[in-house]
Amino acid sequence: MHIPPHDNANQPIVDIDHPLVPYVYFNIIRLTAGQHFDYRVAGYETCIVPATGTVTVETAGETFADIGHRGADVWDGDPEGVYIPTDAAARITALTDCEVFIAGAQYGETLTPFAVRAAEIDLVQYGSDDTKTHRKIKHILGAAHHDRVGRLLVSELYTVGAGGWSGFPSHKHDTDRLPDETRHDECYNFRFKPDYGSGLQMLQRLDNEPGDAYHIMNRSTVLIDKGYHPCCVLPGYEMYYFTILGGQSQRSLKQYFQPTHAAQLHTIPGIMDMVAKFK
Ligand SMILES: O=C(O)C[C@@H](O)[C@H](O)C(=O)CO
Repeated sequence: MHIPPHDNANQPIVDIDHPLVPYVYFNIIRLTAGQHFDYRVAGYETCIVPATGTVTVETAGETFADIGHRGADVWDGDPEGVYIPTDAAARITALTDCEVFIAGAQYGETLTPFAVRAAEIDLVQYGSDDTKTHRKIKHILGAAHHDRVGRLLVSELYTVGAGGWSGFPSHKHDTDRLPDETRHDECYNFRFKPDYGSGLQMLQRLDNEPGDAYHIMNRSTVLIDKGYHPCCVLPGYEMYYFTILGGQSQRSLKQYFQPTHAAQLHTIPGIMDMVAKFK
């Protein structure tokens, strides 16, 4: 499903119990310096990540000051975030004008909040220019946080250089059937550089059957409920997407690579490092 760019007025873009992707939650908050935003999501753990600007976050009796140090856009430095436990009330106070992602996953237990600072971001870079698969993932809540988080995985993905593909070789994660695959609902929010760039998101629900393709633009949201989901950017532009994964029954992600294309895994340098960082 494609949700075109729009002004969401600080209201959830993907609210709780979404009929297509019930395991994820997504909001984008825009604040000017000095403003604050209060929220509480029943039944979902969340993570606050400034796309731009700096905020202070208060939750569960703790204060996490000066989160986020990016200026103009998501290409300006590394992300930071704060984990908000299930059912906890949170207050975001803008220290500068800012745009803030709130990523969530359905989870029944209430854990302990913590901050992830830029120095703790888990970076993985893989692929190559000649296979048009050169990319970089910055894990904010990745495998390194399995002990502190219930079901939520939060990352930022960049195509490296202009043009190219991501999510390839195509894979899916829509059915709990270990050891081959887990069910993780997924939500993306895209950015392009320059911002009038755009791309395509494929969603092939059944092997060997034509699927859907969405024209994604700056600030498009895509929900991945089922199927293989590679995406690409126009030549001459860079692509970024904020990614949220919510597991149905475990946090660790097991991707199932589409048999038709799986042989190409061997052509993509370092891709198994990317796979390992979700496990
Ligand atoms: O393949 C990539 O470059 C990233 C993807 O794995 C993406 O994060 C995803 O779809 C996870 O299932």
